[in-house]
Amino acid sequence: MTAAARSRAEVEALLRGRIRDVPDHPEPGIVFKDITPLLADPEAFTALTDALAAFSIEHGATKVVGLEARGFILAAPVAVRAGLGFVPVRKAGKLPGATLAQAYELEYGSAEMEIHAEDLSGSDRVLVIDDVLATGGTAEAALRLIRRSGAQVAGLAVLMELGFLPGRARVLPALDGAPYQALLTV
Ligand SMILES: O=P(O)(O)OC[C@H]1O[C@H](OP(=O)(O)OP(=O)(O)O)[C@H](O)[C@@H]1O
Ligand SMILES: Nc1ncnc2[nH]cnc12
Repeated sequence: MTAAARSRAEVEALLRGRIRDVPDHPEPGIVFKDITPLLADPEAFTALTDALAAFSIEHGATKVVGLEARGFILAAPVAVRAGLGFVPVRKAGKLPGATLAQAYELEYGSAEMEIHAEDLSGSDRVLVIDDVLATGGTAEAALRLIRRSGAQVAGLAVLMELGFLPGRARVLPALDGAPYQALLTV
């Protein structure tokens, strides 16, 4: 069956069934949501790509930003499917050109991310894509970077939101009215 023929509930069930819980990774007390079974299943990966591409088109995105590393895996095929450019947000020290940098904290640590300032222009509308919204620190920092670049935020889309953490409450103010979609809440 094609993704277009599936209901939203069918897509959710397909995706939900291919996420594996790994207790105590990367540290004790964290239940790690492993998306590799979903990526290994072409039907599920295609359904995910199609759903995110539809969201990007619906909200008038001109560029798709993926967040290193798992966000790259999701965002790059979405950009191709939607006919949009892909821009990586990378962990500090990886991008060779002139960058904007933003420090942030996540569920299990802190880090700094960067973007090539020249990859976005003031006329761009940027959809940020990642696999997981946990505390929201990573996504909030990415949204800050995009605004600092001068581009507009078209929205934020994630495969899954961890409903027991306050990520949504953290990113909604940073979105400032731009749309947010979590395909699953776990
Ligand atoms: O909402 P937060 O608490 O900020 O957490 C969510 C982030 O954590 C994970 O990335 P991680 O930094 O582990 O990197 P990876 O994709 O390279 O594994 C995940 O892919 C999100 O980007
Ligand atoms: N519990 C979790 N599982 C997978 N990725 C994450 N990123 C932050 N928290 C996570």
